[in-house]
Amino acid sequence: MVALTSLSPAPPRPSPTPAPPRRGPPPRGRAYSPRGVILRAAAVADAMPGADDYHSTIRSLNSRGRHVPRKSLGQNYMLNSKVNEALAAAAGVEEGDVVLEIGPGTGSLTAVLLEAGATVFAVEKDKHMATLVKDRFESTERLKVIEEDITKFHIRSHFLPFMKEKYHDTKKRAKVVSNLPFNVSTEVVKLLLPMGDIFSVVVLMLQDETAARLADSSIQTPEYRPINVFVNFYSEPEYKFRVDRENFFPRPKVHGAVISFKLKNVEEYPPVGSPKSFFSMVSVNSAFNGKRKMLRKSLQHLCSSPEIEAALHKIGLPVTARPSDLKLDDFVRLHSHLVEV
Ligand SMILES: C[S@@+](CC[C@H](N)C(=O)[O-])C[C@H]1O[C@@H](n2cnc3c(N)ncnc32)[C@H](O)[C@@H]1O
Repeated sequence: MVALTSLSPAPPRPSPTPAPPRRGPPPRGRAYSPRGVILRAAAVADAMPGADDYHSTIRSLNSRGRHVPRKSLGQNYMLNSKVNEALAAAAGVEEGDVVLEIGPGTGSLTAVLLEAGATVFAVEKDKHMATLVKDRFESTERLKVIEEDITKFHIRSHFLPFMKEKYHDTKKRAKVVSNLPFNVSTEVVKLLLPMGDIFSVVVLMLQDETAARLADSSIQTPEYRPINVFVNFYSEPEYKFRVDRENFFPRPKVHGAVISFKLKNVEEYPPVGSPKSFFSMVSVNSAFNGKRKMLRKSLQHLCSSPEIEAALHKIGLPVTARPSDLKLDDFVRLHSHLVEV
């Protein structure tokens, strides 16, 4: 685990003449690989007027009549351009990529994505921020901003045609990079992960605890939930690095962390006849109904206890197994014995 503690900027004070940000030592660890991307982005940032940092974020917010960040929209803006560069690097964003950015806010991450040569499709719920980011990048044709709630946005009907128009190589997939509002993180993960035909990788800033929980596929922990089975079914998750809360304005109560999900193609999904039927078995109303309950009890609405015990025995598990004893593969095999017979 790598924490970006050394990159904490000065404590945020939203005045028109803020104190200069504190500059820490250079970043360490895998957060900053591949190195080339970061060095290039940093060089560009130095050359750009108003490269995003503490000053420019506060200036941007003040520029529209002191726009007060809205808690209900998870508006915790990034003050540290190095973190934005690390987010883009985690997704390997390069020239010619099409990137979906959720919640561009003042456009600090958008700037890094555009500088890397990507075409960006940004979905922003707050009308003021959507206008701000449109105005800020009005000279580029490589940005489209949609004022919309991502949880209501139909990606297949609106983003897919945009992506196809940009890519001549029809097999190439887009990427998602976002400093996500924490309050919609689970919903967005559920929305995007089954879209392996559209996106190759999804890189998100989440709450540190959420990122750690989603990336950990180990069993027999109290944190093991149906969402872990879901994440591993559709992707290969990787916890990238922690981002201390001092890097955001306003400062949230908890630290953030960057997680990447490498999305599987449909052919790589575990062999279940119907994902819908599989996930209805692995849900809080079914296998995970009472985490300490044995499966021979919690799955009784599907089969009789002796049938469940026989299936558990066939896949090499004790007949007393509980949901937290089963990895993704075990659930897949149990499903094929109980439901797909
Ligand atoms: C954590 S801020 C990140 C802003 C910017 N990317 C940055 O790094 O500073 C989250 C952004 O998402 C926007 N947002 C909140 N809920 C949203 C939703 N449901 N759909 C799209 N954007 C949303 C907020 O208005 C805000 O601009």
